[in-house]
Amino acid sequence: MPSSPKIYVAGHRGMVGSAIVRTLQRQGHENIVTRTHAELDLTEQAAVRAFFEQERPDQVYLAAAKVGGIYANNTYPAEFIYQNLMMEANIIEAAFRNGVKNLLFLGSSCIYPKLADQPMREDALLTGTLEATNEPYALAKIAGIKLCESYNRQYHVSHGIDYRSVMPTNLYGPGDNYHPENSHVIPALIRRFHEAKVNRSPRVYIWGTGTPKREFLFVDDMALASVHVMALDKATYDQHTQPMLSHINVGYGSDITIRELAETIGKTVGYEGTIEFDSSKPDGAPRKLMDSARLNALGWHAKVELATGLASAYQDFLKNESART
Ligand SMILES: NC(=O)C1=CN([C@@H]2O[C@H](COP(=O)(O)OP(=O)(O)OC[C@H]3O[C@@H](n4cnc5c(N)ncnc54)[C@H](OP(=O)(O)O)[C@@H]3O)[C@@H](O)[C@H]2O)C=CC1
Ligand SMILES: C[C@H]1O[C@H](OP(=O)(O)OP(=O)(O)OC[C@H]2O[C@@H](n3cnc4c(=O)[nH]c(N)nc43)[C@H](O)[C@@H]2O)[C@@H](O)[C@@H](O)C1=O
Repeated sequence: MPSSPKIYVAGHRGMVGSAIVRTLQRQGHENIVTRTHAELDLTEQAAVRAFFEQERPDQVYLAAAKVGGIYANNTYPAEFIYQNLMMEANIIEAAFRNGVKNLLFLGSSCIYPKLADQPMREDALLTGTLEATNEPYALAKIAGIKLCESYNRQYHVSHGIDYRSVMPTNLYGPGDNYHPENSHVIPALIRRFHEAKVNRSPRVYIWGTGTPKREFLFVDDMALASVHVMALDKATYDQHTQPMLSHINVGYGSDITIRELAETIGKTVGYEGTIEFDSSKPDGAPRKLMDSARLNALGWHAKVELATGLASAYQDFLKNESART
């Protein structure tokens, strides 16, 4: 019986990384290696090389990144482009140097042009101007896709390299970042509505106009998609990602306006005040619905509906809030 593969999950304490670890464990994988940020700073090339030389994993899930919502991206562009470029370059290069044949890189839906046709297909990449609020982060993610593609093109035949990229839509769920400013919209609004309920505030302000639309995928569905794509044999995977397309979209399949989302989160939390919009804050991309037909054809579909996922996310917030206070 071959021993189970040694799997390195980079970013294992993050929302997606922790979901990938629990999904792998549920599927019987026990040989999972991790390092915290304090133990291994992935922007340090020598430290990353030493880690891979020591551990020599068989598979890598690259779920570590500098991540944040529209405000964080807009406020810290240098950190977003530099740290993400360094982490992905260090990990992908050290993985190759140490014989790792299978790696999964997590990109993002913001790699696509601001005004791409909706829903956005994988071949829309690099066909137009990016959304300004997260362009540095998006360029780092595009570089990550191209790193995987380039190592495959140069080293697949000689070294069996098969590095894949998944492009998640907006994600939410247990382990999310609830920072009031730097978070994404769902955790930000869960926290804001909860605090408004507790403090009996008469109104809650939502950023922007409420008119943009977003697609939201529960993080455990994203983890299942990641493990599913990693496990696909190469011929099947290549059949659905045309030769020059190495990345594959992972979406929920439908989107809603930020206004509808805010109303739904208000109900989930049990807030009874009024919702107002602060149009001094940016809207970002008007819409970014993913076309996930390729991944659907490969046998994965999202399962968790928004109302169910939001209830789970709120419970996670409450559990962590008691730990915070
Ligand atoms: N959340 C979302 O809506 C979306 C996320 N994605 C992508 O999914 C992936 C995971 O995102 P998510 O789980 O939400 O992000 P999180 O911020 O929850 O997790 C990121 C992880 O990376 C770690 N990390 C960051 N910098 C370093 C570093 N220099 N060295 C070592 N570890 C580091 C963090 O550790 P620590 O906190 O200790 O610094 C954290 O554990 C990312 O690639 C992200 O771009 C894509 C689309 C949407
Ligand atoms: C996920 C993906 O895409 C991210 O971009 P984004 O989708 O624009 O991220 P967001 O979740 O922060 O905003 C979604 C919408 O929601 C509105 N909005 C209202 N009120 C709040 C609010 O209180 N906080 C936030 N963050 N947004 C709010 C906000 O104005 C915007 O219209 C990248 O940052 C990047 O991280 C990436 O990879």
